[in-house]
Amino acid sequence: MAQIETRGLTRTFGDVRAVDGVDLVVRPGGLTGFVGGNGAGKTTTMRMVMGVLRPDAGEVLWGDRPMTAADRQRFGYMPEERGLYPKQKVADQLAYLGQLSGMSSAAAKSAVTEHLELFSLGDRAGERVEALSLGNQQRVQIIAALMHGPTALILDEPFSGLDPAAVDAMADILRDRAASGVPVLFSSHQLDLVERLCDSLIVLARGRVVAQGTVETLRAGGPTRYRLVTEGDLGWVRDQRGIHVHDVDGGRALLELIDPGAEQAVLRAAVDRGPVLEFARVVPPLSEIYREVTA
Ligand SMILES: Nc1ncnc2c1ncn2[C@@H]1O[C@H](COP(=O)(O)OP(=O)(O)OP(=O)(O)O)[C@@H](O)[C@H]1O
Repeated sequence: MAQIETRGLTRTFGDVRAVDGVDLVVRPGGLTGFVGGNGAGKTTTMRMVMGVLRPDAGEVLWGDRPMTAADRQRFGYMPEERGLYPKQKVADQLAYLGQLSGMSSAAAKSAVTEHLELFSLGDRAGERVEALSLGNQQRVQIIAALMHGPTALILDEPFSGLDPAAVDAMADILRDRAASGVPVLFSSHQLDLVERLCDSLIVLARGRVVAQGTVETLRAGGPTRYRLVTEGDLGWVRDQRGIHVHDVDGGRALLELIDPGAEQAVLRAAVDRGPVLEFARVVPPLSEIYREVTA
C-alpha cells in the first residue's frame, strides 16, 4: 500500500492563511494522529487531501505520484460535517453509501450487516438515523468510511462523542485496518487517546507542522527527567551540578538533566547519604510535549 504525502500544501481564506506550507507523510501500516488547537488547520488539510477543497499551492501525493480522483474514491473519509440523512433507515443508507463508493448492491448489503454487527448496531438496522443517539450516529458514520475496504482512511475527529467502550472497539478496528497496510490519519483533541493509539503524530499550529514523527522520537526531543525518592531530606540536591531541580519536597525530588551523566553523580550522592527508595526516569506525557511544540 502507498503512503500519503503533502508538499507545501497551502490554503488561504480571505486574510486567514489556514494551511501554510504543510509537508506531511502518513505511512501505511500504522495509525497517525493529527493534533493541533482549534483553528490550527487540520480539517482544511484533510479536505485538501481528499480533494474536497482546492489548495492555493502545493500538492498531494499517493505513493510517488500525484493523487487522483480515482485514488480518492477508494479512500474512506469521515468529514467534519457528518452528512447522514436523518429520515432514512440505517442499513438502507449505509448500503446506498457503499454503492456510491463503488460496491455492488449485494456486496454493500453484506458489508452493512457485517459492520453493523462489528459496531454493536445489528439490532438498529431498520431504524431511522434520527432515532439513534449521537454516539450511535457517529458509529454509522464511521461504518460508512470503513465498509468498502478503503485503501486509506482520513478521519476527522472519529472519536468525538463516543463512550469509552466504543472508543476501544473503534481503536481496535482502526489498528486492524492499519496493520493490513492501510495508511490511517485521524484528527483528535484527546491527547491521552492519541498517545495510547498512535504510532506517529503530526502536530499542527497556526497552519504549520511544528512536530512530526513517532511518539518516541518526539519524546526524545523533550526534557530528560528523573524522580528520586529517599528516606532522608533531599534539600542537598539543589547544590548538585548538571541538573535542574524541578521540584523537591522532603524526600521526593523531580530532577531535569542538563549535562548527560549528571544523574549518576546525584544517585551516588544519594546512596552515600542513606537508603534510596526510588530512582526512575520520568517520561513526559504527550500533553507536555504538545504544549512545548505549539507554544
Ligand atoms: N470555508 C472557510 N471559510 C473561511 N475560513 C475558513 C474556512 N474553513 C476554515 N477556515 C478557517 O481556517 C482556519 C483553520 O480551520 P480548520 O477548520 O482547518 O482548523 P482545525 O484545526 O480543524 O480546527 P478545529 O480543531 O477547531 O476543528 C480557521 O481560522 C478557520 O476559521
